[in-house]
Parts: sequence; C-alpha cells; structure tokens
Amino acid sequence: MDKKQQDELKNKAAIRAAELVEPGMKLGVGTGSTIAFFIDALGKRKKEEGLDLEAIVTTSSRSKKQLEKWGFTVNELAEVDQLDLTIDGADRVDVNFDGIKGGGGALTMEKNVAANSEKVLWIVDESKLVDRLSGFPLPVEILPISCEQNFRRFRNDGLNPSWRMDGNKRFVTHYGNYIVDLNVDPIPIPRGLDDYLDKVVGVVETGLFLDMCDEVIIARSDGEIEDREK
Ligand SMILES: O=C(CO)[C@H](O)[C@H](O)COP(=O)(O)O
Repeated sequence: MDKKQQDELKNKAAIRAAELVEPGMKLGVGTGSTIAFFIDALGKRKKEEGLDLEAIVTTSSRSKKQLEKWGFTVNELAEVDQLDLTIDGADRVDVNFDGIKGGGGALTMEKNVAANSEKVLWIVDESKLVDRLSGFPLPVEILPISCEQNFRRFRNDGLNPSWRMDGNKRFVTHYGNYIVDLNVDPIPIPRGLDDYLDKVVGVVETGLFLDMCDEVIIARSDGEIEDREK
C-alpha cells in the first residue's frame, strides 16, 4: 500500500470516528497523521452543524493548534474531571486491543488523557493490526538525569535500545525528556515488559497501552470500515 492509499484509509476511518462524537461531550483528542484527518472532520461538523463540545483536551501542541484553527477552545486535562471519550491513533493494535503508541513522541500525554477517559477509541488503517505486538519499536520516555544508565541497563537486559533522534540531536519530548525505542519484536509478554519498565527509576511512561482501548475503527484496503468493540 502506498502513502496516498494509506492516507485515504486513515481519512475514511477518521470521518467515521468524527460521526461518533456527540454534542456536549468532554472529548480527548490524540496526535498523529490519522488524528489530523479526524480533527478536520470534527472541525467540518462544527462549521456545518454547529457541533458544540463541553470540553476538549488534546495530547500535543500540533493537535491543539489544528483544533484552535477550527475554532475549538482547548482545555487542560487538569481542568476537566473525566473525559467521556478519547479518540486517538495507534502504531500497532493486537487481538486483545492492546497497543503500541508513541510513534509521534506524545505517549505520556496520550496515556494520561486515555487513563482519564470513560471510553477510548483508536482509529487505524489495517496495516496497524497484528496478532501479537510486533513490527514497531516500543517507545519509552525517560528522564535525562539517569538516561545513560537506563540506556545501558536496557542494552544489558537484551532490549536493543536506540535513541529517538531529531536530526543529529536526541528527540526531546513535551516534558523535556528523551525517548528510547526498544527493539523487541515481537514483544513476548507485554504485561511482563510493562511491569519491568515500571520498576525502572527514571522511566516516565511507556508506549505500551494495555487494557486501555475499548473500540477500534479499522479502514480496510478493500474500502470497508470495520468497527470493533471489546
Ligand atoms: O501514538 C501516536 C503519537 O505519539 C500516534 O497515535 C501514532 O504514532 C499513530 O500515528 P499516525 O496516525 O501518524 O500513523
């Protein structure tokens, strides 16, 4: 599938997801190229139908800017008690609705927003669907203070780490941290790896999103849009 076809699929799935947003909702909005299509579809609903939301929270300055361009007022998560629905993309989704996220480096915000949402919906094209989490490095956000020690620890523990780069410099997250991508493919026991990473002092968050997603909208290459609920 070339990029143009993949973008068409992302756009189709994004339009379907935007139809599920109800007036008055408190909505979480993720980050990425699929979500950029979703924000445009949501913005069109605002323009054409006057769609009004009680609150909208997002997970990157990129998405925030795009939402504001469509006239939405963006709230901070801390100002909102509980979100009704969060719509986001994903890098990989397995048969249990567990996923890898953080390809765009926004995993910490994305996980915080998802964790404070009644329902989480991911929109993906079918290339992201896998039986077991595989085919995409696992992003881990780490504090700069102990980053060298933690990088060595991951290497010694066989997790094949690589630094996320931005040109010839290390990529820096919204919170001023680094991202290490772990090249474990497939991830044999996602819960076990998440528990291990959770115990490493200096790990801020991982791109393993386990037991968080409730629904996935999948755009298939045959043109069909599939809506799977857990
Ligand atoms: O987790 C993410 C950003 O941190 C994105 O949701 C994920 O990378 C999917 O991106 P795209 O829609 O561009 O394929």
